[in-house]
Order: sequence, then structure tokens, then C-alpha cells
Amino acid sequence: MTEDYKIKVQNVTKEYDLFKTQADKLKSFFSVKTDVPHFWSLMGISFEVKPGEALGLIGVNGSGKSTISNIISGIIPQTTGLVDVRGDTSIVAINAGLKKNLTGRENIRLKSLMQGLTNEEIDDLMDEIIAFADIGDFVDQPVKSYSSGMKSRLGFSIAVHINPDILIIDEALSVGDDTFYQKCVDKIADFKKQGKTIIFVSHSLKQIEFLCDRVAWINYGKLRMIGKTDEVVSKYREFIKWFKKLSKKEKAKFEADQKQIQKDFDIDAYQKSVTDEEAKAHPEVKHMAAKIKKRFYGSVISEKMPKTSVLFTWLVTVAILLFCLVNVSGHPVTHIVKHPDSIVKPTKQLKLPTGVEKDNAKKATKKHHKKTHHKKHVKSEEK
Ligand SMILES: Nc1ncnc2c1ncn2[C@@H]1O[C@H](COP(=O)(O)OP(=O)(O)OP(=O)(O)O)[C@@H](O)[C@H]1O
Repeated sequence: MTEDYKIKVQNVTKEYDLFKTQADKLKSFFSVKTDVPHFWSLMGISFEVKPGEALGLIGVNGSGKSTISNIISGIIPQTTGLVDVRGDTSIVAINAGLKKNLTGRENIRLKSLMQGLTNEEIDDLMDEIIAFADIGDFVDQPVKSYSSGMKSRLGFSIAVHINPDILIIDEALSVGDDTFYQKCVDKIADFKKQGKTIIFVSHSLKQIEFLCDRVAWINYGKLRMIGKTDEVVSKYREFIKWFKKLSKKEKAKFEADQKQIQKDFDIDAYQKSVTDEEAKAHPEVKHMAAKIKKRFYGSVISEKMPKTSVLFTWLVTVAILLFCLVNVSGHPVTHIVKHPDSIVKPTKQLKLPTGVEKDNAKKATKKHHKKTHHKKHVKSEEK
């Protein structure tokens, strides 16, 4: 791999815990051992994208194209691996980025502000973005009332006008009409001329062939092939042809087997295999295991509490509880150490404040007087 890259991903994996309920999710946060099933959406992806290059991502549904695009855009974190992105990214996806309760105009402002543009810059760009998106009067309506084509046009228009270094287009051109598609293609060509980098995710092999310099084929969480567009697309077409010839039962079995591999993936075994491979390729490098460990976990923000933190949390909780009990019991610590059962036998009974006590006493005497007066009254009547 050369150093002349705009995007570099190395040994990137993504694990999802398949929790059944929110309670399971909460339990797993405090527990060291969990029996929640896992699913590895990505099982070790490595590639580079050069400046000015348009890289296509292809693969069947659920293969992990959006997952890797979202990791590169910083929308979701990876579980392991290095992700080095040199520049601002802007992602256009059918279902990402737009807030459905805000109007088109408000979304333009919000997304542009998030990309670091000033209000004046946004004012200057506003009409151009609206014109390119071609959404007419709908610009002042909430985005939830837009068709998928309108959302896609607006998302694309915002993304290209805020001038990012890296443009990621995830299936966004699949819902537009031909005129809009042509406008987008021209814009993408403009981008490439300016030396900007593009990642283009699509099921349309024609679009991929037309727009991309190289293609990566992601297959059930793994990089099956990366290379020149015509070579990779041709191999992918062969695969699709083979798959389509399978019977319904064979197709289901093939898919189930692939998903099972993604459930059984062993991250430690993968880390070891990467370490062994690299040690073989570079025998001169010392401490390879530590280097690979750093590559795997060095830049990763864990979504789970490490086991040591879980144990520490439990220890602190128990210590606070004991401290409270010792305080309430009134016994000195040395006494509690000798007689642990005394922790639940306080030295003093809880007393009510003196004012309350007096009030209660007065009430009790009044009640008593009333009772005895009533008894006397009854007795005299009997007489
Ligand atoms: N939040 C999640 N929890 C559990 N599994 C998830 C989650 N998000 C994605 N996945 C799984 O990860 C795998 C990859 O999904 P992804 O959306 O990246 O695939 P894709 O190649 O973009 O698919 P498509 O072409 O249909 O858009 C799928 O099996 C999906 O079910």
C-alpha cells in the first residue's frame, strides 16, 4: 500500500450485538458475561482510495457497503481497525442526513452549518442549492412530505454545494429521474476534475462502469475483490449469473451459510492471523503483535465497557453500599470487621425530632382523655 492516499481502511471490522430487548442491552452494559448473539457486518476490510479517484462499492444486499461508507463518513464507529480519512467528507444516502420534521430550507442551513459554513456563505449558496435540487415550492415544506426522489435530489444538492474533499454517494442516484441523474453525473465529473475523491455505492453496474475508476466488491462482510472497474464488474456479473441459476432452496442455504460465518467470526483468531501474516512478510519488524494490536484497537472508541471497568464499577458500588451501612449502623469499623452481622443491627433507634414527639404525645393524651370520658359517659347512662 502506498502512502499517497485520501482514505485508508485497514483490518476494519464491525460487530453488532443482536439484543432482543432494551433491558438485555442495559444488562449487558453491567455484565462481564453475556449470551447475546453477535453479528459481524464487516470481517476485516482493507483498501485505499487515492486523491481524485472514484471508487465504486458493489455487492449483494446486506454485504456491508453502507456499513463501510458510514464508518468512513464517521457516522458509526468501527469495532476494530484503522480508518484514516484525510479531508472533510460529505455523505449522500437515501435515508441519511435529512431531518424529516424540518423544511428543505432548514435542512440546507443545518447541514451546511454542520460542515462549518457561515450563515453568510449559506445565504449565498441557498438559491443555487434549491435550484439544483429542483424541489420548487416544496423547499418550505417539511422533508417528511417529500418523495424519495426529492429527498435524494436535495441531499445530493446540499452535499455537492458544501464542497467537501470527499464525496460519498450511497445509492442516492437510484431514485432520481434521468434528467437529474445526468446533472449528478456532470457534477461528479466536475468533482473528479478538481482532484476530489468519490466513493460511489450502487446496485447499478452501468452507473458504476460509467463513473468509477476502480471497484471494490464487498461480499458478506469481506472484500472479495478490488481492482479495475471492468475486471471486478465482470467477475461480479459472473457471480450474479451463477447465483441466479441456483434453486430457491440452494439460494436460501447459500445465504444462511454466509450469515452463519458472520455470526461465528472470531476476532481474536483474525487478529492472530493478521499478526502471523505480517510477521512472515516483514521478519525484520520487532514486536509485530503489539503493532497489530495497536492497529486493531489504537484508534477505536469502544462501545462496550471493558471487563476491568465492569469489575471496577461493581467494586465501587459495593464499597459505597458498605460505607453507607457502616455509617447507619453506628458501630466502629473495627467492631464490624469482628462481628459482620452487627452491620444490620444499628446502635441507636431512629428518633423523631423533639417537636414532632411532643405533638404526638399531646395527640395521644387527648385521644386517651376522649376514650375515658366516653367510657365514663356510657357507664353513667347504664346506671
Ligand atoms: N444496527 C444494526 N444491527 C444489526 N445488524 C445490522 C445493523 N446495521 C446493519 N446490520 C447488518 O449488517 C449487514 C450489512 O448491512 P449494510 O446495510 O451495510 O449492507 P449493504 O451492502 O449496504 O446492503 P444494501 O445493498 O441492501 O443497502 C446486514 O446484514 C445488516 O442486516
